[in-house]
Amino acid sequence: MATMPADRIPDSTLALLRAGYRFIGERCDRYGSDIFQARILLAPTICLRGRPAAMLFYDNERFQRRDAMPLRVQRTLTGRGGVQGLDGTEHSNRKAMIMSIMTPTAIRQLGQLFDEEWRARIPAWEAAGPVTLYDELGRLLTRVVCGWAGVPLATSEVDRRAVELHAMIEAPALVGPRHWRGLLARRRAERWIAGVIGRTRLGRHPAPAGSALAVIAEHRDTRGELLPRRIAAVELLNVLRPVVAIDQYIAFAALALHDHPAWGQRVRDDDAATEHFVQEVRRYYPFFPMAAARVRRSFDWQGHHFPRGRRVLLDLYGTNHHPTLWPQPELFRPERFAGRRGDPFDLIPQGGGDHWTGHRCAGEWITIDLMRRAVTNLTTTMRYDVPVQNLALDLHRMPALPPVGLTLANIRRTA
Ligand code: HEM
Repeated sequence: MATMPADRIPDSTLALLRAGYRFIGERCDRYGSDIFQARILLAPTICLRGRPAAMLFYDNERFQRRDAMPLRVQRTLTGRGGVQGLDGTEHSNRKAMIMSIMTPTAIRQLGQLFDEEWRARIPAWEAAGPVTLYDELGRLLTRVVCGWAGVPLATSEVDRRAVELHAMIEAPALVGPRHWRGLLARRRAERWIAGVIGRTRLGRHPAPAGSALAVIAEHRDTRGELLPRRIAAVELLNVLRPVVAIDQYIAFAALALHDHPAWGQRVRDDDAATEHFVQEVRRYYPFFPMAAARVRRSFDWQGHHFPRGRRVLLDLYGTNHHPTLWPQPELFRPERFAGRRGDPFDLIPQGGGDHWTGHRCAGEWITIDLMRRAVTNLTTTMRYDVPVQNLALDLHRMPALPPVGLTLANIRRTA
């Protein structure tokens, strides 16, 4: 049996929080190995990166998700009892529910709402002076996704709900008051959505057929029962929250347009170029650093032993920057996607493998569609300046957005 390289320090959790997105990749480079072990959160953990590792990680026979996600992530970002922590038939049943919402028609409707809202907001941005793209889009996407999902949202409520959804997204890697804000935000959001589910089931708030609210409120589990209201709320938030989180990718896309102005012209004229640009934004910029699972039953792989119950982390960011998959990975080069064949295990910012049978992100197509539309809106519907500001990405910080969320100034409509 091969010896697995190991971090020598008693616990690497602090090192992970300090190194952020580069934690696994730096150690893989140092050990000359895409697999190593470390103690994280006081427990032995196997860390992996690369395409073969992703193929292994998404093998449902070898890994399970039950008890894999750290509690601080469940209590803020994902909620407890949702699809992310399920296995086997329970997972298939719940995932089929969520995937049934992702029809081409529904995705197009969401995109059209997004375009309409974006265009409707431009006069307000023109009048407002400098705007922070991340905050503006947080509110815009909150309105859009609630309208699309069938969730009632008064205009006076938009700001509060957008702040709550952002707090849940930002909290997992934070400590102190900003983490507690995420805990509180999750409690409030679950109460809000559980109320909406309850009223829908009683017929007091009829949900449009096929909407996320209707599908989740009416869904029956493997025993033929409705989901408990809190679990249904967790699942509906699994749709609302990540749609709002696309604002981070859109802010990164705007940053990339600023840093690579020639691409502004190329994406204006060419749908294929827009597609390549969006894929490179998803590959290049940091979002979720890693995914977690536990070994279902012991096995050996590439001469290394994986004992039952061991937590395993797959480096999503590191795989998207792996030099054997992506020549010169630290360069932003959308043209690398020209003629590239899709592969479920190399570009994995939203997880790898299959959308239905595995844990790959249910909202990947929505994400790509809204990013494409955002890039088109940024380059065709308006002009703007990017005033001097700190635009540095901080890979030690999760999420790694530029500190002020990207300020745009002097926004004006194009003719
Ligand atoms: C903002 C961009 C997004 C990113 C970076 C992202 C990333 C991810 C990642 C890394 C996973 C976990 C993969 C794994 O556990 O192996 C995931 C799962 C998931 N995502 Fe996303 N996501 C995004 C947008 C969305 C959207 C728009 C939706 C829904 C509309 C969505 C719904 C989900 C769900 C339901 C899961 C759990 C799937 C399962 O466990 O089977 N995500 N996402």
